[in-house]
Parts: sequence; C-alpha cells; structure tokens
Amino acid sequence: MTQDELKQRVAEAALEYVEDGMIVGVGTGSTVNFFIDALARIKGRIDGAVSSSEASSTRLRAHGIPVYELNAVGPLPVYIDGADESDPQLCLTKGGGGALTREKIVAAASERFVCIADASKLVERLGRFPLPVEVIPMARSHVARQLLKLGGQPVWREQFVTDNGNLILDVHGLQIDDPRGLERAINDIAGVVCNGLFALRPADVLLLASAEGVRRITPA
Ligand SMILES: O=C[C@H](O)[C@H](O)[C@H](O)COP(=O)(O)O
Repeated sequence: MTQDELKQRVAEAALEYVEDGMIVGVGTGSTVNFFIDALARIKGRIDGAVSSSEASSTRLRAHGIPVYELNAVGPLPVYIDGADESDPQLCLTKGGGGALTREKIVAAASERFVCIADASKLVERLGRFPLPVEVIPMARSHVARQLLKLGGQPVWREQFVTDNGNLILDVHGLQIDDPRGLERAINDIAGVVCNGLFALRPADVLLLASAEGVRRITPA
C-alpha cells in the first residue's frame, strides 16, 4: 500500500469517533486532509467543525462544512489530528506543517484527542523528527541561542510564516528522554509561543494504519 492509501485508511477509521450533531475538532496536514474528505460524506449528520489552521478551514468550507470559531462553541467532544511522531505513551511531535499552536489550543479544548497516522510515525523515543518551535519574529536569535543550550540545533524555516504571523525554528538533534520536562523548558524561553511537543496533553487514542489494517493504541 502507498503512504497515501494508509493515510486514507486511517482517516476513514477515525469516522468511528464522530457522532451525530457533533462539532468536530479538526487538525491539519496531509492525513487530516483525507479525514476532511471523509467527513464531507457524512456532513449532513454533524453540526460543523472547529479547525486548527486556515488550510483546513478552507478545505472544510470547500466541502460545505460550517467552520466555527473556538470562542463561539467552547469545549469540543473530539479532536482528530495527525502527528509527525508518537511514542508508546502517545506523546507526540507535531508542527511539521507549522500549525502547532492552534493545534495545541484545539486539542486542549477537546475532551478526546484521536491521533491518526501511518505506522511509520510510531517510535520508541521522540526526537528523530526535528521539533518545531513557533517564535515571535523579534525573538528568533535569542530563542535559537537558548535552544542550543538545551542541546538542539535550531534551523530557521525561512520563507514560512505561521497563521499567527510568527516564525518556526526546527530543532534537530534533541535527546527527548523527558518529553514533558522539555515541553515546559522550551515554553519557558521568552519569545516562544509554543513548541511541537504534545506531552503535557498527549493523545488519548492513536489510530495507526499499516498494510494489515488499523490498530487502536491507548497509552502504554
Ligand atoms: O503542523 C502540522 C501538523 O502538526 C500535522 O498534523 C503533522 O505535521 C502531520 O502531518 P501529516 O499528516 O501531513 O504527516
């Protein structure tokens, strides 16, 4: 099976978590795009969506799915999103597409976070995928120096601006033995808006697609 077929398979499986009348929290990325397309088939049964990026909002609206502001609807029953990596505790690295801050907000405002991914995303320890950090533009050099002190090699994602008007530093080479501690430590750097570790609020369920089918994983 191709990577896209695996993404489509896991996206379809996530429909099981969508109930009639729901406002669904929707993440960002290529796997979520398949989920949005699947959601469109049952759009008459849901009330609408809250989205974590302009890109996902555009795709949802193109399918005729109403998109609400998070402020207008309050807590959500479920949030469906992809990841760049997951460890067995369902701590994630996210933000490969730069949507990490809004993703973290919508995930935090949701009762259940269902992560959808293909089997290549499950790792024993996070850190192979460079960790995205969203930074206020004027703080870029300061934050980069602090990230070096934490043992990482920050690389500015040039020509990229987040939906919030900020920059991304992708941090290579981090040893992530303590995802929660590192998430807090990076958040403590002045000028950091958010980092792509989802360890303080990990996923509740990971749906993982392989050629054999979709595995449902809960935290180890
Ligand atoms: O900012 C992007 C998000 O965190 C994505 O959910 C993540 O990068 C995974 O994306 P994809 O499904 O395209 O691998």
